[in-house]
This record gives sequence, structure tokens and C-alpha cells, in this order.
Amino acid sequence: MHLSVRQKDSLMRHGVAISIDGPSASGKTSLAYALASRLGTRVLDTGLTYRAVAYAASRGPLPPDGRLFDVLRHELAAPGARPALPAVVYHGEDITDAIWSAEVEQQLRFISADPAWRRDITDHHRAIIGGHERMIVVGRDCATTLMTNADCHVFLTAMEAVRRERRRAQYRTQPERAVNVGPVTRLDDITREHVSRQPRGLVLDTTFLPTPAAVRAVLHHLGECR
Ligand SMILES: Nc1ncnc2c1ncn2[C@@H]1O[C@H](COP(=O)(O)OP(=O)(O)OP(=O)(O)O)[C@@H](O)[C@H]1O
Ligand SMILES: Nc1ccn([C@H]2C[C@H](O)[C@@H](COP(=O)(O)O)O2)c(=O)n1
Repeated sequence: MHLSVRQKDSLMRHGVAISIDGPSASGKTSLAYALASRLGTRVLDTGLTYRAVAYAASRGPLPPDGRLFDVLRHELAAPGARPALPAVVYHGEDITDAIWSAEVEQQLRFISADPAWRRDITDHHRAIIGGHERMIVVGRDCATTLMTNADCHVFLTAMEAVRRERRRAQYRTQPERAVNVGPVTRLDDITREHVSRQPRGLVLDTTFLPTPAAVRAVLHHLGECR
């Protein structure tokens, strides 16, 4: 079922807040931008900040008290659009591509496991969201942190082998990009469990579900929730 013209008009006029969580290559970003272009919404991909902080850590010691975000900028695109490059800037340098390297991937596990960094990054995201509270936020914990009051909480899952193959295919022509996709993490499990218990929660397995079908499922769910 699709949203009625009136429902869609209302979503576009009043805005909509959606959290999309799930493991690597489950299709979060693809779903987020497909929904954003249908609903005229902005997207915040929180994973980009974790990657940017890991990049900065791989370049030298980091200030622990949030001052890093004076020099690390994460640009949001206009509603309904993907960000034009540069989307992530560190000390004036465009690091949008560099944050996907294998070296950054090594640092990521330390940054995402550190409660102090998680707190600082989440605070930074709250500041980015600021005036644009009606938006789509993508990550691993958005349903439980930034977007607890979202109109709809989506958790995407997909078989590990399928996720790994997607990432390999995605970066076939970019050998400098890390392609390691791991198993579902404890944080993913916690978020999934949380989303599955929410009245506005929707858990979708994208293993055999293309993005347009996932978009339809979310729009249908939004129609039911409102
Ligand atoms: N539902 C789907 N069916 C098949 N392929 C998909 C689907 N969703 C995404 N893909 C493909 O899988 C790859 C990874 O997708 P995407 O970047 O959206 O995942 P992600 O969950 O945001 O990953 P990450 O968390 O690592 O940023 C892309 O090449 C994308 O085209
Ligand atoms: N809200 C978030 C977003 C991301 N992370 C971690 C998980 C990954 O190690 C890394 C990159 O995320 P991805 O681009 O693969 O979505 O950042 C997190 O812990 N919490």
C-alpha cells in the first residue's frame, strides 16, 4: 500500500523523523536517500562522523573534550539530496574519500567502543540536527540515542555473506577502500531488540528485498503509524 496523496502531502509539509539502524551494508544509506528524495527530507549519516574521528585519530592524538569538532565539519545536503563533495572536512582538507581506507577501518573499532567518544559524537550530532529535527538519521544506535521520538524506527538486517558481497561489489573499482564487513555486533543486537519492541518500529531483512521495496514498506508503515 502507498501513502495517500493527503498523507504524503502532510509528511512533506510537517516533515518526518526516521531513524535507520543496522549492520554494515544492510542498505541503510541507500534506503535513507531513497526515502529522502520521496519525502524531501535531510539525511544525517552518523557513521561518517565515526569514520572522520577515526581518520583524525590515525593522524595523531585527539583532544578528548569535543574540541575536535571545531576543525571537523560534516556537511548536510539540501533536503532530498545526497551531499555534494566535500561532505566531510578536517582542518580544511576534504576527507570524504579518505575516511573509507583500511587504516581508518582499524581505528574505527577503538572509537566506536569508547563511551567518551560515543557521547561526544552523539552530542555533536544533536548540534548538527539542531533546527532540522524532522530528518532521517542513519547509524547503529539512532533509535536509542538521537531519535528516540522518531515517527518511525527502522532496523535493517541482511545475511552476512550477502552484506559482504554487496560491499565487495560496491568497491570493486576502488581498491583503496576497505571492504571488510563483519558479523552483526552487540550494539546492532541491542538496537534491533529495541526497535522490534517499539510500536513505531520496523525490522526489515533486505537479503532479498531491493531498496524500492524497502522504501514502500517504510512508507506503508509510516501511513499506519500516523
Ligand atoms: N536492499 C538492497 N538490495 C541489494 N543491494 C543493496 C540493498 N541496499 C543496498 N544495497 C547495496 O549494498 C551496498 C551497501 O549499501 P549501503 O551503503 O546503503 O549500506 P549501509 O548499511 O549504509 O552500509 P554502511 O553502514 O557500511 O555505510 C551498496 O552497493 C548498495 O547499492
Ligand atoms: N551511530 C553509529 C554509527 C556508526 N558507528 C560505527 C560502526 C562502524 O564501525 C563505523 C562506521 O559506520 P558505517 O559507516 O559502517 O555505518 O562507525 C557506530 O558505532 N554508531
